[in-house]
Amino acid sequence: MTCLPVVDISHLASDRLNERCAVAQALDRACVEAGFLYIRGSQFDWTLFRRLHARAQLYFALDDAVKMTSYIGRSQNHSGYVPIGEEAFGEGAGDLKEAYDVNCDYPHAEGRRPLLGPNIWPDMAGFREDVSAYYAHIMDIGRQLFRAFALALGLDEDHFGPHLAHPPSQLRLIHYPHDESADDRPGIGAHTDYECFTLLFATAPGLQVLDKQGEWADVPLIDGAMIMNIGDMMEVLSNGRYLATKHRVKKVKEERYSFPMFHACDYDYVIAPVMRGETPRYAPVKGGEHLFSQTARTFAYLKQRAAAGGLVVSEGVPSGFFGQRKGATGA
Ligand SMILES: O=C(O)CCC(=O)C(=O)O
Ligand SMILES: [Fe+2]
Repeated sequence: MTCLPVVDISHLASDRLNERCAVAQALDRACVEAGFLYIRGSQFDWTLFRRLHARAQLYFALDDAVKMTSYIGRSQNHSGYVPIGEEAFGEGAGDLKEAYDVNCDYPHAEGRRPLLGPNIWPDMAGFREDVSAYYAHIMDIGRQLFRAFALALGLDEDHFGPHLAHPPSQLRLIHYPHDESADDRPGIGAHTDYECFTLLFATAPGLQVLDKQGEWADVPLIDGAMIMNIGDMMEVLSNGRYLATKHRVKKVKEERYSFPMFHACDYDYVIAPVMRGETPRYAPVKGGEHLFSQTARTFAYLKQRAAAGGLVVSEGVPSGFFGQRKGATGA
């Protein structure tokens, strides 16, 4: 069990700057101390959370063959159904989870990128509506948090605003089935998240975080709060003030659903330290390219495309680069 900070973000919606600054300060402290925290706030519309959970239960109960008609490998923007075993972190066996990934729905022909294009949606009445309503809601909260991070890092409050037009921010609906016999397979292997920050809610415990002592600690659920964590790109932006925190889901003890939303900036936005007066400790990287190079390491369909020569992926930073207090000296 670990004791993570709880930050109430209600006042991010306030029209008083001093109230928004107070939240930014609390967020800053929590991110410096832990990089993993709970947020609560009057902004959250829990009916949308319940709708998403109910929809996920209905969706994952469908036959595998039906789900595979929306296989992620058929999409142009890395959206769709992710079957068990598709994704593997490191050299271990594939994760024991299935997912439906929803990306920024970008229908335009101009400006497409590997993670930016039209979503594919399953042929299930209500799915697109429920998932899109949640996506829009959490994107809104994400925009408030980007403003808070700007304040926390000493920038103009709207610093990130111009770089949030069509970010490849991904919502995952994840289903971890319960399987007693699966002792040696993780729900999701140890990793840091690649984006700026992640907002997650889950229906059962199972998430663990690597604490400062290097021990895996359980992250219990708190009613009415979301889990938030820092990702690689915020580590770079903050010049290591905040560290991306390693986490995993071990074999689950009961069926579990979780819904992480990964908040990124626009694909081409160059992520570089923004701290004034500090020597940059990280090399600049295009956010979308970092995201895609990391994604291409864990998804079977992208690995196959790369092996067949149909996909060129930039090498990217080595696994394990982020989330370390020492050694972050730039790529
Ligand atoms: O299911 C969870 O609680 C964590 C999921 C996660 O870490 C991820 O999808 O990156
Ligand atoms: Fe994660």
